[in-house]
This record gives sequence, structure tokens and C-alpha cells, in this order.
Amino acid sequence: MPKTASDLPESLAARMGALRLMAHVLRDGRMLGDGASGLEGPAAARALRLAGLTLRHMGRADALLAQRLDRQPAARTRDILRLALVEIFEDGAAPHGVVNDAVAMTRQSPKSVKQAGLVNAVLRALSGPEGRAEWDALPPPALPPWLRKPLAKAWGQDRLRAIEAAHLVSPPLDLTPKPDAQILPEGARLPTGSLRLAGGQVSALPGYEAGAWWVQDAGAAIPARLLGDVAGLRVLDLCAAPGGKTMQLAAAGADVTSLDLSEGRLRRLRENLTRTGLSTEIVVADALEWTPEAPFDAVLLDAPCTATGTIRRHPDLPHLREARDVEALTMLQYKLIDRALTFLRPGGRLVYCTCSLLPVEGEHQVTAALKRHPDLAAEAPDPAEFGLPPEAASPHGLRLLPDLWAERGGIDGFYMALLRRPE
Ligand SMILES: C[S@@+](CC[C@H](N)C(=O)[O-])C[C@H]1O[C@@H](n2cnc3c(N)ncnc32)[C@H](O)[C@@H]1O
Repeated sequence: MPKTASDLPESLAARMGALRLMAHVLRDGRMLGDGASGLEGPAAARALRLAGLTLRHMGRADALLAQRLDRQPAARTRDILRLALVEIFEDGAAPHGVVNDAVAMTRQSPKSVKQAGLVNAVLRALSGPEGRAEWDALPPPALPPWLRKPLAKAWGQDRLRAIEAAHLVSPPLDLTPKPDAQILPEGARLPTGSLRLAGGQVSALPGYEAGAWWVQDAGAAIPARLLGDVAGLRVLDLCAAPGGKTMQLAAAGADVTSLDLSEGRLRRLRENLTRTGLSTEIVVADALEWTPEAPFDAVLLDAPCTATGTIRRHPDLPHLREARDVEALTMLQYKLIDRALTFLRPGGRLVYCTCSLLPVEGEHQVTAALKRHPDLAAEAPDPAEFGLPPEAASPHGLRLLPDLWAERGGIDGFYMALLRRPE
């Protein structure tokens, strides 16, 4: 009888799940979080962690394999080798168990069965001290060329290397506490106000059930704060799901309308609002077609983007995005900015932000909007007001790159600016 996942030892089940997830990303082009490992509970969590770790360090595994193999093995075999090497060299896993499971997985499928001998030989040869020395001597994985080139141009080679190094570190867990939160887990307060933890199962942390906080990267928690005191203001969160910024605005006393195109993502926003005891008006619509009944005091536009500022949290992204995505997204961002401006009352304010490392999705969008709308004013924020160092100041706004506070665990990359319509 064929074995089900629950009959297998957890380590083998998790490794098989990780392989499935890697195939979803590398061959089906699906986000890691959307893939199905076929597992539940701790084995599912372990599979997700292993797949993420392998994608994060895959460049090094591929370089090591290229030194050892004359020919590319079949895709599945290659993934098995990548996973095993990353587990041994980056996760401190015992080589013996890793190699045994790798060989067992190779034998499981007709796509790889003939390569079991090869997998065994390569991994046994590499899992000793010699392999470790070779691994350590390899250059760290680099971002794909379509991203490296504009990043080097924008931020310089040294900063690019620092960004790439930041992407190799598994990020901490950042929480945004509600202003009146009573129960909080133990963690370090960042100068920006976020609570930083090393990690942990989110739903088991103190204050989760009470809705005292929500998970939100420290960088992502700043754009909503650019609007200052929003109590009593009518605020439109134009691309709102899954709702981190919506919750900040609602918790600060704003009368919030949360709009998003995606019903699925809005479901998560609703769950988040229910857990935190907050409420907003929810609209499922395309921002480019929807029209409000009355203008807003403020609009927050957290526009869809390449999300390259979140690569440290989503190591699958560099394997999924392509250069041509940038063009389509920048066109959408420009249209969304112009649309958002029509929703403001005279004197109303717009926060534009993207979690992208690329200036074309950030600084350039705002500079172009100011040219298209000469009566629009940018109100450059003071980084110190948000607990950020002076180097976060950038044309018209704030710029965060993931190597900021590297010693404290970094921050997601973001650009944000505050624009005001004339009275
Ligand atoms: C960066 S995410 C927003 C994250 C959210 N602000 C938060 O803090 O949790 C961008 C969102 O824009 C939405 N979106 C994309 N195109 C849209 C459009 N034309 N109209 C409305 N929402 C759109 C996506 O569904 C996605 O949820």
C-alpha cells in the first residue's frame, strides 16, 4: 500500500512537502504562501520553512552543483540536491539523515529514480568538511540581473551588496500594538514604535486572541503614520487588503473606507478587523472604476508593486518576478495616483507608498505626479519624527532599504511620500 504523509517520519514528510512547494514556485510560478505542501500542522510549517530557506540560498547551492556536475540533472533531482545542501550548510541539519531522505525522495518518482546513485554520490562527497569549505568560499547569492542593474544604479554597488546580504537573513517578527493594548508579548521596542520578536507561532502569542496587536513589518507601519492625527477624519485606504494599514487608521480613530480589488484578500482584512475589534466600511472594487459618494480628508495609496522590498520575508519573489512586471506595475501606479487625487477634498492629503526597492515605483512616481499636477505640494516628512535615522530622508518622502538596522534584524524596503491638494 502507498504510504500517506501521516505514515512517514515528520522529517521526510516535511522534506517532501518542501519539494512540492519549491516546484509550485519554480515551475508553476506560484507564490510560496499559495502553494500546497499536502501537509498539516508542524510538518506543514517545517516544509514551508525549508522551502523558503532553500529558495533564499538557492544561488549558492546551484553554484556548488555547477562545480560538481557536468550536466544539469532533471528538475526534481536538482531540487532534491538544492534542498539537501541548504539543510546541511545553512540549517545545521545532520548530513546522514538529510542524505538518506534525499536518496529516498529521488527513488520515489519515475522522474528522478534513475538519479538516486548520483544524488547519493554528490551529497556524500559534499557533506564532509571539504564541502563546507567549498560552500563557504562561494560568493553569496545575487539578485537576478533585471533587478541588480537598476538597484546598483539607484543605490550603488556597496549598498546593493548590503541589500543582498540582508536578504539572506531570516527576518524577525514585527508587531504593531493597538494604542490601548493591554497584553503584549515580550519583545524589543524599535525606535519606530513596532514591537520586535525573534519569531514564534503567531496565534499562540499573548494578546493574539484579545486582538491587542497585528503582524506588520516595522517599515510597513510607517506610511499610515505620515497622516498624523487622523481621529475623526474620513480616510480612504485605496489598496487596503489584508489590512495592516487599515487597522492602524481605524485604531487611531479615523472613519475608514477600506477598498480593494481582491475579494480573497479582503476576506483576510475582515478576519483581521474582527480579531482586533475594529471596524471600517469595506468596498470590493477596482479603484480605477469606483467613485465615492463624497470626497475624503485623506487617501492612503499602498499601491500594487514588485514587492521587492519584502524579499527577505518572501525569498520566492526573485524567482517569480520579471523585468516586464515593472512596466505594467508602474503604469498602474501612475493611474492609481491620478485616480486617488480625484477622491480628495480641497486641502486633502494623499500618502503614496510602495514596498519596492526600485525608484521607478517610488521616488520617480512622486516626482512625475508633482510635474503632472503643479498645484500639488509634497510635505517631506522628518525621519526623526518616525524614529528613523536621517539617511531615511529622500526626495519628497522617506526611503527604507532592508539593510537599515541590519544589526537589529533589518526592515522591509519602502518608499513613502505625503502630498497635499491645494485648498
Ligand atoms: C501592497 S498590497 C496592499 C497592502 C495593504 N495596504 C496592507 O497594508 O495590508 C496592494 C493591494 O492592491 C490591490 N489592488 C491591485 N490593483 C487594484 C485596483 N485596481 N483597485 C483596487 N485594489 C487594487 C491588491 O489586491 C492588493 O491587495
